Amino acid sequence: MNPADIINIVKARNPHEPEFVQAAEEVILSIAPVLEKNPEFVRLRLLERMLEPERMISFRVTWLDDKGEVQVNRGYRVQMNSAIGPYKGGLRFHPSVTPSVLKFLAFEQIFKNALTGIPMGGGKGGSDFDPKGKSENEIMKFCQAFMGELARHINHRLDVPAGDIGVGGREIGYLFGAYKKIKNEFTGVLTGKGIGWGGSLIRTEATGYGLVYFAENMLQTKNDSIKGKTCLVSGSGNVAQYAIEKIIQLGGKAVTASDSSGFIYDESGFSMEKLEFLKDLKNNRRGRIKEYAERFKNVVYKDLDEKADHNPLWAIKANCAFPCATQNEVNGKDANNLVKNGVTLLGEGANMPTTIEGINILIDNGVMYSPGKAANAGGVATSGLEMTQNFMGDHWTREAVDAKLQGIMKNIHDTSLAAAKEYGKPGNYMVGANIAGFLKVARAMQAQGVI
Ligand SMILES: NC(=O)C1=CN([C@@H]2O[C@H](COP(=O)(O)OP(=O)(O)OC[C@H]3O[C@@H](n4cnc5c(N)ncnc54)[C@H](OP(=O)(O)O)[C@@H]3O)[C@@H](O)[C@H]2O)C=CC1
Ligand SMILES: O=C(O)CCC(=O)C(=O)O
Repeated sequence: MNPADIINIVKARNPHEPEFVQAAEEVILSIAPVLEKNPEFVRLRLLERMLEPERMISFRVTWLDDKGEVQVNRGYRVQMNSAIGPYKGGLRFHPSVTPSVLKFLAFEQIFKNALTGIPMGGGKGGSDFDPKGKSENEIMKFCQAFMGELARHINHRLDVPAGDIGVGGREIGYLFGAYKKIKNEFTGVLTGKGIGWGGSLIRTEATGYGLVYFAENMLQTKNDSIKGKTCLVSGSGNVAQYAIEKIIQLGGKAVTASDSSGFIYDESGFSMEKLEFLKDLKNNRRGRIKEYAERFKNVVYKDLDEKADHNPLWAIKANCAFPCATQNEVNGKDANNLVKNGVTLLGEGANMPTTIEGINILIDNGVMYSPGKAANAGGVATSGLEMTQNFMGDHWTREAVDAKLQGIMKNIHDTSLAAAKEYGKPGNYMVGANIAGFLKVARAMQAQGVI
């Protein structure tokens, strides 16, 4: 079967799932040469099998708000593929969560986790619950109700969730507490736990740090580095904050950040002091990014215009771009603006932030482009290190975990580059990452029979 036929089957089987179809299409087109070289993979229908979740759990989450009123949300866990290890991947709490969004994320997670070199399968979950504007008590109540059902379907050897959009250290704490109470056991069933109760040092920083380590590896292939580079960053949550921190530490200048209301442009760049303000604003006070422009001089703030055909954040002059907010935040027009304004590297901190049209424009114009499944894999990789520490009953130092993270990011970089070269697309990190991830999972599925 040729790639176009497989894409048509995916579209027909998942008619209302545009995000999932988009993620599938990118992988199917990338791995076409692997299928040509390995007819056995085609006969075993490995790709089609990877495109169907092994199990998808959908459940009702009922909870009482502060007014004593009953609230009803939807909860999900997509257990996508367990060929190389227990299902692993975050939980997203956001009103935009649908089966399509979680299936795309779980599908991406299969290949990302394979690239880390740590034995982890792919999974993802979440809810359409909106944490914005909820009280501390309501967040806790929701997490407890969500885990009330999820606990039946996970354990530390089967499926290990973590955070994603709307799920940070606070939510992991409430989810972990609820699981412990329901199951009467203390195990590493979640990652991103607090230091002192099973968490790993550097997990909080890992996705953002790993992203910038990956970019540094890309630049090194051109005898260049982040030092002195002006960088555009979107988002202001976990990934964005630590990407900005690592850019500053490596001598670059991060000039933007955003949230779902708008973005700030600080031409003089983030300092550590300004970053601390952002962290406090977003992690403790849970305020809007606009406050950054009110607090510091010479900062431009722009409201997000949902009807606009492009995002002006990506039209600012810079060298590097790191989308770290959400899916499809860089479209074709944005990609053209990035090229026009001198950007030569785009590293995806978010999952699938660039549309297929955007990716093609970047690659055709010689921009070094790294897909999320490679560039943002540092988060899940460090979750894997947290799982290892939990199994060993050990706790590694900050330096030890950071050194492992840097090693893993270099390895993903080199493996992706080598696969791209072997399959005739030198320098194409998207093709390389998809092929390297696919091959690892495909070989495991082949060895395990038709199940
Ligand atoms: N956390 C992790 O370890 C990993 C995360 N990722 C990916 O990174 C991205 C960011 O995750 P993370 O930083 O953890 O999440 P957070 O919830 O910490 O932050 C998300 C940020 O993105 C903004 N955002 C979310 N949805 C939208 C939207 N529809 N439009 C505009 N802005 C939006 C949020 O703004 P607002 O505050 O207004 O909602 C916030 O600034 C996601 O794509 C996630 O899947 C990838 C690998 C690992
Ligand atoms: O650490 C994890 O397990 C989750 C990370 C994640 O959700 C992601 O890589 O997108």
